[in-house]
Amino acid sequence: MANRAAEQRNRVETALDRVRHQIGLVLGAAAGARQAAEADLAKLELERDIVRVGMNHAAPEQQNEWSRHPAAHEVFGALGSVRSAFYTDWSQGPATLRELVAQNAPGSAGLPAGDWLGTVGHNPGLTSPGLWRVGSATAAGGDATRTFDVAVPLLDESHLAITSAPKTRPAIDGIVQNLLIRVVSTFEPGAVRVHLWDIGQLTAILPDLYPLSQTSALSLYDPGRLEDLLDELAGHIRRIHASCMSAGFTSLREMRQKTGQRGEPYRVVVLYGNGETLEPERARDLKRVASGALAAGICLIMVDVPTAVSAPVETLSLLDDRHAISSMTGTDLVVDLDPPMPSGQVIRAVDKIAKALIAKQGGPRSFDDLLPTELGHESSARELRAPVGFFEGEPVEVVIGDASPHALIGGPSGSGKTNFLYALIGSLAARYTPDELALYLLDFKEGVSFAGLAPGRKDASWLPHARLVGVNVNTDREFGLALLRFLADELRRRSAAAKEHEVTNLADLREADPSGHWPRIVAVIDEFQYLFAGRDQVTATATQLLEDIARRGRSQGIHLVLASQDVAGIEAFWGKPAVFEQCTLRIAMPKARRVLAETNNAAVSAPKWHAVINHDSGVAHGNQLAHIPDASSKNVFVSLQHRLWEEYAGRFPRPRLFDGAHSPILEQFPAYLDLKPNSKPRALLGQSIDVTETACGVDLPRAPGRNVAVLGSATAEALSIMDSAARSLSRQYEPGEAEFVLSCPIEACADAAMELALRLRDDGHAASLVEDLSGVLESMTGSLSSGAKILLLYGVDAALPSLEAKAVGQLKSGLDHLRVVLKQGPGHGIHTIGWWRSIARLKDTLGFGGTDDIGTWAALDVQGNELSPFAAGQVVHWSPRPGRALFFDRTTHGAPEVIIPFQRPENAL
Ligand SMILES: Nc1ncnc2c1ncn2[C@@H]1O[C@H](COP(=O)(O)OP(=O)(O)OP(=O)(O)O)[C@@H](O)[C@H]1O
Repeated sequence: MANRAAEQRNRVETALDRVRHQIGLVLGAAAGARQAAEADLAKLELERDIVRVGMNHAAPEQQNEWSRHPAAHEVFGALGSVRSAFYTDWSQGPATLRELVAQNAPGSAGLPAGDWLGTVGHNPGLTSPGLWRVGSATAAGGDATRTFDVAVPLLDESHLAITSAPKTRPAIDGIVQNLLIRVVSTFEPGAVRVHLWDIGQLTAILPDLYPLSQTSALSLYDPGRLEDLLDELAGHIRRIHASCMSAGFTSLREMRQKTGQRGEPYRVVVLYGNGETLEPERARDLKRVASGALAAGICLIMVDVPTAVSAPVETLSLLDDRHAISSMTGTDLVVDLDPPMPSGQVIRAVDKIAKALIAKQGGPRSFDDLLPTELGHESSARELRAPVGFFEGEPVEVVIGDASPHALIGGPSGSGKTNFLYALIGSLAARYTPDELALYLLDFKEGVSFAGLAPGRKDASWLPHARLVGVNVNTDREFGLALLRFLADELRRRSAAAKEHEVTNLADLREADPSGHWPRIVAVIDEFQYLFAGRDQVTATATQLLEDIARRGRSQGIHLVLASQDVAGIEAFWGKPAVFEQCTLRIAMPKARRVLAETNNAAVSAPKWHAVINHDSGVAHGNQLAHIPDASSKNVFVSLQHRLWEEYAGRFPRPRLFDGAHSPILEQFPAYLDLKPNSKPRALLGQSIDVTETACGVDLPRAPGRNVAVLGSATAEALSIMDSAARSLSRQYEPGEAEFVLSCPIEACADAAMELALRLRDDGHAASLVEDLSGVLESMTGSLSSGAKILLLYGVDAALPSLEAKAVGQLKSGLDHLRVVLKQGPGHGIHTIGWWRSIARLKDTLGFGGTDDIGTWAALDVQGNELSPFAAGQVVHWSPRPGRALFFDRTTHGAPEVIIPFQRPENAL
């Protein structure tokens, strides 16, 4: 037992010894590895220290310390061989750098001033040099072959931050001015703009550049108003960003390269600070501007502005007035700064550039300058874009698209609103074919402003893009409603098509349905405040429709351009801000009120024949001032219209012209001319107030109630309605098929009635003007089914006394017979078209319960409330006005509609 225990113990101890041995081996190896790692670390740290300080730059104590290091020999040896290898390669370095700068800083960007100073640049601004020379540097060794040019990237590459040393402001001015002269001499005049701000001074910043400040090429900012400059820059960035993005580009540089058009100028912004941090809000703004600026072709040169920006920034820190350290060359090399270019030569050069710019801008531009060289080359799939004016020679565009779907234009009378509309319409029509752009043009004010765009007596041409031209619409607010209804219907049609093709906007719809016809629609409504001129149903409906179109039109390519003398006064508009808010494009003519944002006063100071164009809902940073060329003088727009007409008129129909000042003429009206004998006669009473040229008619089937009452004492209109009803029916019956019976107790109208009877006879019908109406009615009631008859009763009210009279022995009066004819006649093809000069007399005629016998009526100068019993009891709003009637047909109408009776030129009445 004892033996077994000793044996076991032995085995355990042996095993433990083995384990101890193994652990010892592992620990030994670990200690060795650690020692080696520590030695490597020490070596690397030494190497780092030497590289950081520089082998030859270390102080003697430092050198001593390094030499005591155990790895000193090895590290110095390794570094020495790297250095000599580097310098062997670097023997080509300065030459390579010289070549690089020569390539990237050509001409005035890099050559000595003597080679170019005083010449005007030719670079159109599509691309810019990558580097701009500031001085030179010499690599270790010091001989001239080791000298190379030092240049910095600017414009869309990088910002530049310059830090001064004591008493170096003149040297800094020299650097900045040299750079600016290089930049403005490189590009053609107008392709670059310089903005100067100095916290310390207002006027004397870089005085040699003064001649440029007379032009748009150089702007100075108030020392205390850095925010104005930053606001302006933010506006440019936003605008440029939006136009790049909408064209599918991420930067202005890319857009220029791909489209071959400069679009915007380059902008160089010089900010002179004083070394103190900016107030927090400004610093935030600056940071924001700096981060978006380069993609918008805007570059900052910041002098003593200590702000960390998240964008590429090269630095130049002055050591003294001739030397600096630059981020381009690293801390080891000192840059020898170029001396300032000679002041006199600079002034002369800048003066020359300023003069070239002024000559190029060439004073006010004309309407023709808005037009492209070739007509109709643009696609409206994504947006509409057209210049409408010029700012210092550069075109200023209006964009109508997803971001700015609708426009609001304001300006007092005479400020050039209509002229602006012509400039806009012309510029758009010249760029887009009528397949791409359809215009609906409405002018509520009296006058003929858009009339010339439709064919007229003097000029047969028309604007092929115009689908509808409405003029003198001032009293016909219903026509405005009709246009809005039409647009809302079109909106629905487009939405349905978009749904069917599973797309969400016009561009995609056009792609998915290439054979469909989906032009962008622009509806221009001048003096649109008339739509809201009363507290009535028209205003309520107009507001609702406008809201709907404004909200949903954006994605369906339906755009509103609303113009008004005084936007401020439109109560309904302000009560319903939805429409207003959707009008992100604001155009303020000089002195316009409330079109721009509350605090934006740009319109107040806008000069004559200018407009403030703002795509940012009127916020100040979106302001773009533009001179609008004269588009409304004689022959200016017309010559473009002729060109367009010749180009397109054969393929596109003439626009519908609605002229509220002229009633339509029956003999020229298509709906009348198209009438032929048929089994469903329809009496035409007038023209509907609608976008399409439609007639308002009354079907006269053999059914109860199919009589027509003309109500009111307005004789000309009443005669017109009687006349057009009879003559239109006459065309629909074969000769002999129908008999017309006329009665006219009003003496003044007898000739008109006679004339109509003669015309009807000429058409081959039996037509008689009867004296004894009672007798005729009596015989009619006796033979109701003897054939189609049309009773044309002029002035039934005047006939009532004789109708009411009963001859002795007679049971029934003429009035009784008339009631029978009204009630039972229509079922047998006997229809009465009667004119009552007052509603009371109509009621007398019909007697108790007879209102149903008048299924349709046209009211003239009668009050709406009197009409309710004849309109199924509904409240009727009607303000009588000359040349218009309110029409109601119980079988087809929910509510009465306004119509325009035809003109009767042959009658004096
Ligand atoms: N940019 C312009 N250059 C030259 N003349 C202009 C310009 N704009 C407008 N005019 C002229 O000024 C006059 C008034 O212009 P316009 O009819 O466009 O103003 P408006 O604001 O529409 O005024 P209103 O509302 O009274 O019609 C016209 O005779 C027009 O020819």
